[in-house]
Amino acid sequence: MTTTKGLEGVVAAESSISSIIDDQLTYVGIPIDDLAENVIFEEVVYLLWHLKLPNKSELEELRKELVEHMKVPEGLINHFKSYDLKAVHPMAALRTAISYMALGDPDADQVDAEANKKKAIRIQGNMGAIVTAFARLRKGEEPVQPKPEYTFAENFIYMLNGREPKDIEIEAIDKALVLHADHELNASTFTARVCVATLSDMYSGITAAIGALKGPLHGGANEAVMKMLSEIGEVDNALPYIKEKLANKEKIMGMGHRVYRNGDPRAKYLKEMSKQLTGLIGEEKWYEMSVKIEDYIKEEKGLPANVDFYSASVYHSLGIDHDLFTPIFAVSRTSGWLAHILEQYENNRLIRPRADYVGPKHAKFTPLENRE
Ligand SMILES: CC(=O)SCCNC(=O)CCNC(=O)[C@H](O)C(C)(C)COP(=O)(O)OP(=O)(O)OC[C@H]1O[C@@H](n2cnc3c(N)ncnc32)[C@H](O)[C@@H]1OP(=O)(O)O
Ligand SMILES: O=C([O-])CC(=O)C(=O)O
Repeated sequence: MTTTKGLEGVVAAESSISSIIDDQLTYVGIPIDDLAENVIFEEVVYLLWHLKLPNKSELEELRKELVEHMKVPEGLINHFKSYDLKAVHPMAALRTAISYMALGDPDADQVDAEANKKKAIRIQGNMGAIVTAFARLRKGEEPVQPKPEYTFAENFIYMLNGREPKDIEIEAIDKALVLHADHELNASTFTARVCVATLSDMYSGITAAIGALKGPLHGGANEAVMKMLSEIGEVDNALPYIKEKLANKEKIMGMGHRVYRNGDPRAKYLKEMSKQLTGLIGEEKWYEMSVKIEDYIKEEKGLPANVDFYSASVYHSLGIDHDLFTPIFAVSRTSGWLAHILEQYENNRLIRPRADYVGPKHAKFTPLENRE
């Protein structure tokens, strides 16, 4: 047996959903550049779930179905209200909420294709509604109901802020949702697949995936990037701060990637948006210090900025609370998790690797009364 720490380079599944080949990301073979420039989030959701782009009527049907499920049951709202929400991280709330939603879904434990399709739409719609409802409830505001004519991105912004979304917000959020939707066997997607490969249900798979995304080495990095930028405060402080972190052997959040060595193809879109949006709010310093950090880490460590790096200053510029950055990632990535869960069910085998045991061998048993 060979041990590969962190499963680096190990191919653990066949998949037709997305791939990273020669530093190019594709969803169902379509380059991310074509998608980032031309489609809305619902088109990507359809693509990942059906392995083809929707025509106009298929897109409209999916859009409507998702809006119908952008709702949170009263019971969950009351459950949220029973906590001191200011002390709860929204990713913890989201993890609980998805598990809670299973309790009210009569199809929760059905794994046939028809039930799974219904659940996928329900879960994807719920995710947007839960994040926005939580964000409002903790400010003492009531959740906002979706508008039937809006797209998913428009409704997300509307339900978060309780006002009409601006064009620039729609463009930024829609693009961010498209860019974060899927990424081959990343840690949270793998978690979802491991979970449902036991033939557990879809809600369990998504709940497990939310837990994996929450960590700062994965989706939690976008919030950690903004924390770092806030600590740096001014552009001139950026390099002394980073040099000290590196001297202490600390990681720089938003930098480095397990698969991309030459650059994350999604980062350039977020970088461009960061430049534009920080300029619009007159806080160019977040963009400028990010560029300094990116250039320095590239030069010193050969590490590229990943998708989380510039998304931090993008979301900050849109006025979004910093602890909602990772939940937004989760809302988008749910589409990919669901696609992978469906694919896992289609051709399932239990995922169960081995461990290289390095503990003591032939250890002597000591009865309880003789133990120190
Ligand atoms: C959506 C996403 O999940 S994108 C990733 C989001 N995560 C982050 O941004 C957190 C910061 N980045 C990291 O921790 C890593 O680069 C990861 C987790 C993304 C990838 O990690 P791995 O491929 O396992 O690389 P690993 O952590 O083993 O690092 C390899 C070497 O590069 C260094 N390194 C990797 N990333 C960084 C970083 N961000 N800052 C400083 N050094 C780093 C490590 O210290 C290590 O150096 P060493 O060999 O001298 O000990
Ligand atoms: O693929 C990974 O390891 C992390 C990542 O970029 C993602 O999940 O989008």
